[in-house]
Amino acid sequence: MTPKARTVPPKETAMKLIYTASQVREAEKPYIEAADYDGYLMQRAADAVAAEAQDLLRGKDNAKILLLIGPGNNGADTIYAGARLSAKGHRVDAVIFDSSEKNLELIAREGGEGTRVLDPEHTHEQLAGYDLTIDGILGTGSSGAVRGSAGEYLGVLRAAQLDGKLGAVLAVDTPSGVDNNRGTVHEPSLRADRTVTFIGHKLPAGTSHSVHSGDIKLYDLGVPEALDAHKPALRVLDREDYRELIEIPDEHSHKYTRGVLGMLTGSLEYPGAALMSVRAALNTGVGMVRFGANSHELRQLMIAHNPETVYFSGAPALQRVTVWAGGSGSSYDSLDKNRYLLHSPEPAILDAGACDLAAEYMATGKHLGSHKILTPHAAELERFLRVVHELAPETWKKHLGEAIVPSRKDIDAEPFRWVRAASELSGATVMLKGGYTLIAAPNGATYSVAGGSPWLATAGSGDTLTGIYGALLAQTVAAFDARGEALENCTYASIGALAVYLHGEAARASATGSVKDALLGPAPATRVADMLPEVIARLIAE
Ligand SMILES: NC(=O)C1=CN([C@@H]2O[C@H](COP(=O)(O)OP(=O)(O)OC[C@H]3O[C@@H](n4cnc5c(N)ncnc54)[C@H](O)[C@@H]3O)[C@@H](O)[C@H]2O)[C@@H](O)CC1
Repeated sequence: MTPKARTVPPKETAMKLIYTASQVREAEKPYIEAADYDGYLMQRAADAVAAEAQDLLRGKDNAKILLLIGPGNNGADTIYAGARLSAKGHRVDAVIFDSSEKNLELIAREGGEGTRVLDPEHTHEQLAGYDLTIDGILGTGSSGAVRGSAGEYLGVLRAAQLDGKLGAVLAVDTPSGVDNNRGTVHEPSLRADRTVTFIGHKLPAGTSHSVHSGDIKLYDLGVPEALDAHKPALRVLDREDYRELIEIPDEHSHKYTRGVLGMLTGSLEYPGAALMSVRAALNTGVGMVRFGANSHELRQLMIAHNPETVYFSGAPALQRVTVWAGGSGSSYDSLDKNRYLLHSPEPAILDAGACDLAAEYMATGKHLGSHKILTPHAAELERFLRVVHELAPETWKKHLGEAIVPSRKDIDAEPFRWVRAASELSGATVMLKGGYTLIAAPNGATYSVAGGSPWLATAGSGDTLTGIYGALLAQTVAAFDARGEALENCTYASIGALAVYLHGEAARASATGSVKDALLGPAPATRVADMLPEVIARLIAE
């Protein structure tokens, strides 16, 4: 008997919290033990799947639906959901992959009157006929690539999907093939149009692998507190969270309370990097930029392009600075000055080449601290990890044991793992830049920010981001100092998330000149920098 359907609306939270499958399973355990599982949590899960399926079918009657049913509870959720859809008049077929026959018995008992169980061999040719496929092969119990006949069948479905011959796909809890503990995806795996996820968001949601899940709808199944005691693996801030992180000046503010950003960026080889990073910092509202020009030519260029800049030529240690940023566009000669940023009492952002300096520094057995921030992209992170493995083997062993140095592909496959590894190894805050940017605080939170625009993939983009990040951090540190408050370990990371977010917003706005009707289009770095005042003003005004 199918209980009466109750639709549980998705839970809307401000900050999106993302967990590993193990955390979710541990959090669910007491509820499963306390409740009549099939009759409570699972029925709510089935309600949610059926409601989202109906929504995807956009009111279509008599739709043809294919259920893919695996051996565990993910399959059972799908059987109960199929029964609800069959009761609504849809034609429901099921393919069952379950050697234990547990779910075969369940579908015979609970699958609903009209549900037909098909032999997988006979459905190959008919795939094009289904309006909706519900992927209930594996959920949080999955490990590795989908094995056996289910894996083969998924391969056939995926090929049909690539040929445009498959209808809509709804994944139950998580697309099959996704490893929710490591955040990796094993092929074959269907790209879902939508995923109905239960209790908490699962790890791949905050990385570029979320493309496999489509639109993710979270249902808490009536136990919203289940994960309260667990520290999320990833956090995704929302617009309001970002707004609250901005330090807004008042009538008592002066340039020093607004923060002084010391910048050691650019070189004669890459003068543009200096101009762009400084311009971005100035447009982010910092009190002052002190620029460490290492040549007369660069100084002249800087004054011509960014007259607000104050330059210095002496030792960085003698400068009054709130936060440092360096490394972007530094060449071999100018990079030497960046070494100071490893020792400075002030926080420092170490971009590009300066990341290599950090790896060398660790060879001396030293840790950097959360106020030192590395901002590599995947190729730079690979190099950083390789150098640490080579020069600081004891540190590597202590934190990562026998793990081998990842390739760039490994980092793309498991960005969460490797950004956390870099942070734990170095003790620094690490921002791994990419389509999704992850920012890890040592022993703490990791933030994820989805890319604002793929058009940001241009030379100069990273230099601009360094300027924004440095400027925001200088403002934050100065404001905390003025209030006599100490920055938390993870604030360096959350300000990094804000920087990435504003960078993305400015890129979106750069195509049309207005954030109001932002469209995606080219986002050259200087133009992105010039959109920042408007983007920030609009965020504050909301
Ligand atoms: N725990 C809860 O509170 C709730 C859980 N629910 C569902 O329960 C699911 C978890 O159920 P299970 O623990 O039974 O796990 P799954 O249904 O994800 O799968 C477990 C089964 O798959 C097999 N398996 C694992 N990896 C495989 C692979 N690579 N290839 C082939 N077979 C593989 C395992 O041997 C095991 O038999 C969740 O994803 C969710 O859909 C829902 O009922 C809602 C409530």
